[in-house]
Amino acid sequence: MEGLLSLKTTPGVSFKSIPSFNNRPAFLIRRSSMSLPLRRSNFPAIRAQQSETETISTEREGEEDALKVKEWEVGMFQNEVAESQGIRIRRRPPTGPPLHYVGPFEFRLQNEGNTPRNILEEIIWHKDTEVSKRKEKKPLVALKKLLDNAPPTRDFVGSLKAAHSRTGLPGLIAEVKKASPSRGILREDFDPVEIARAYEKGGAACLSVLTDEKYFKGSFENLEAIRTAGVKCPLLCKEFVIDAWQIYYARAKGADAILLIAAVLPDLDIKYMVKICKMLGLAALVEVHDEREMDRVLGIEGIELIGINNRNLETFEVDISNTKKLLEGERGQLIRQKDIIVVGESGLFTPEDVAYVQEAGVKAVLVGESIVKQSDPCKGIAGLFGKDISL
Ligand SMILES: O=P(O)(O)OC[C@@H](O)[C@@H](O)c1c[nH]c2ccccc12
Repeated sequence: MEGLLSLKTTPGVSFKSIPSFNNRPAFLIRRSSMSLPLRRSNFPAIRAQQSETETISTEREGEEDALKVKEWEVGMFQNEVAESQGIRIRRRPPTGPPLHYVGPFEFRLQNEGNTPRNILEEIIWHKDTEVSKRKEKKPLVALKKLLDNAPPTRDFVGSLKAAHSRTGLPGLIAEVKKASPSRGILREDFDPVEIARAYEKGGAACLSVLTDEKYFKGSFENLEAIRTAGVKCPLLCKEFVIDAWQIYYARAKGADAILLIAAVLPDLDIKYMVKICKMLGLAALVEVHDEREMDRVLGIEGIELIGINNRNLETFEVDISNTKKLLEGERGQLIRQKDIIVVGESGLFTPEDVAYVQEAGVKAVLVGESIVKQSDPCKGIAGLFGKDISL
């Protein structure tokens, strides 16, 4: 049968294919094991699945198995909630339940398998593994202790507002960016501290530091180095946040603000993470790319800063008219009412581009490629705005 997942069989286990499960082909595996009562799940989807398999029995699981099961259930639940909010990015690969759990029958759905659907999903799956490893090395309790010695946070939003009123132009968040999956290496001779200093000299209000290693060739060491070098611009930790642990970590490494991506995080996560940011004195830049994400974010209380990404992180397409589209009509009105600062992100190269997004309503811009590529990034800023904004 085409596209079916390969299965390892063990002695005493026979399997056959059944025509469909939730309208998708599935395998039904029979295990020859003793019967035990089935645990009831709190999650509707899992309950439904369980009632279909009422006769299923299971072996006694060890503690490790129970944990795996819980993780799987939570993963299923997260994906379900996310889907209901129009989030296409799945947090984890759609693996089946642990073998010992299901008892005599094991379902393996035929879906897109364990292959990420796009680059953002790939990054998120990789991040999931990365964060688990980092957390193991430094659990939250240990991390919280480090915060006592972390440098104080600086006012990220205040700095953007001040720059805007000083220059009459959008406040600049200049990005320390070595590479990206869409553009490859942007700058070979990459000295993060030197670049940060040049940006500051050129009049940047704030800096953004990419910390993702695998896809953007950034690091938390870069963030820490820039902070300890005495750069005064407040720093945005540009990360793919999927777990609140990362927010504490960013704070410990000297961040003043952190990015939260609405394409990845369900509403409740954003709400909860924004609260954690407030508690830690960090600004949260909540990034959206389309109307649905914007509407979701506008429905969440306490958001001060919204970034409109002109780049679609699933396809890499860049279109700066996206900023304008998302600020038109009632959305723009609501944003002004709520006094939210909007940041125009990505694909800005010329003074005309900056003027265009300013006209659309942004009070800040986030720029990487066009300035990091210049041999002198300080001059790159003057080129971007069409004048020296450091004065
Ligand atoms: O290099 P650009 O096109 O000027 O873009 C900068 C910034 O907007 C972009 O790096 C970015 C916006 N949102 C992100 C989320 C993750 C990683 C990177 C990004």
